Amino acid sequence: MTATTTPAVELSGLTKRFGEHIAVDSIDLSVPPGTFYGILGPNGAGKSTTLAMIAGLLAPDSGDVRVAGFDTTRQREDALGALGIMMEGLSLPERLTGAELLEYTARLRGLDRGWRLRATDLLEVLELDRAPSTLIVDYSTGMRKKIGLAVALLHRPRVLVLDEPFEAIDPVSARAIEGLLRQYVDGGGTVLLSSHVMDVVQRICERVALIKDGRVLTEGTVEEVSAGGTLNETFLQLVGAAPQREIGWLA
Ligand SMILES: Nc1ncnc2c1ncn2[C@@H]1O[C@H](COP(=O)(O)OP(=O)(O)OP(=O)(O)O)[C@@H](O)[C@H]1O
Repeated sequence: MTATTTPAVELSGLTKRFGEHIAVDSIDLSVPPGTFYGILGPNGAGKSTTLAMIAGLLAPDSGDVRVAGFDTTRQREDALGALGIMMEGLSLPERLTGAELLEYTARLRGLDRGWRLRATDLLEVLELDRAPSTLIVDYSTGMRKKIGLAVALLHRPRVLVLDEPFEAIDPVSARAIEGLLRQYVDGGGTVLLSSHVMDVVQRICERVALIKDGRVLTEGTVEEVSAGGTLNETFLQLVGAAPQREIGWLA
């Protein structure tokens, strides 16, 4: 991958309303190329809505999204070609095996022959080759995340957008995913992920943005944002810890 200074993802004034509710409220954000970038925020903060707009799955009400310099509305094909996505709730063809899904993806995207080697590598590194005849319908949560990641990476995108890649998976699967993403970023790729798993974000991300009510509360390197403490502490401070009340009948 060639080095570039064009932001991997650039958001300006990005806004999305659902009825009266503003889910994403004029977000400006620039994700430098070749970084591991985390979007953090409490439930309902607007993380998935923001990522869905970056991924071209949801149209913004106003504002712009650029991926690898391409405007996702005006240069949609180029932008989508530069992107690999793994989103919560996106359905997978359940009656295929992992290898069949990668072949299906390659044909759909019209990839040249090199995809076969990449598919074999991805299935092996993610340990999905151990269940070659298992259909996706029978995959565990961790396996579903892993095949989703393999699909996202197969065409060698410059930017990966991942919604909650570490949610609800065991530490072994998490490590396999983390290792693969690390190699991808070391090779010049950019990962933009959302997560609630603070220790993972603290360990792997270089920069983070903390969002709440559709706005960016703070943004910077993990060191800047955690300011000598942990990201978890910053999160609780800025988002506000839920009030605790004694419940007598639990005693
Ligand atoms: N399709 C929709 N229709 C109506 N409201 C929506 C829709 N999608 C999201 N919202 C609302 O927009 C807000 C932001 O939702 P979003 O899913 O982006 O948050 P999130 O930060 O990803 O939350 P979580 O961590 O729980 O996944 C929430 O109040 C949510 O209820």
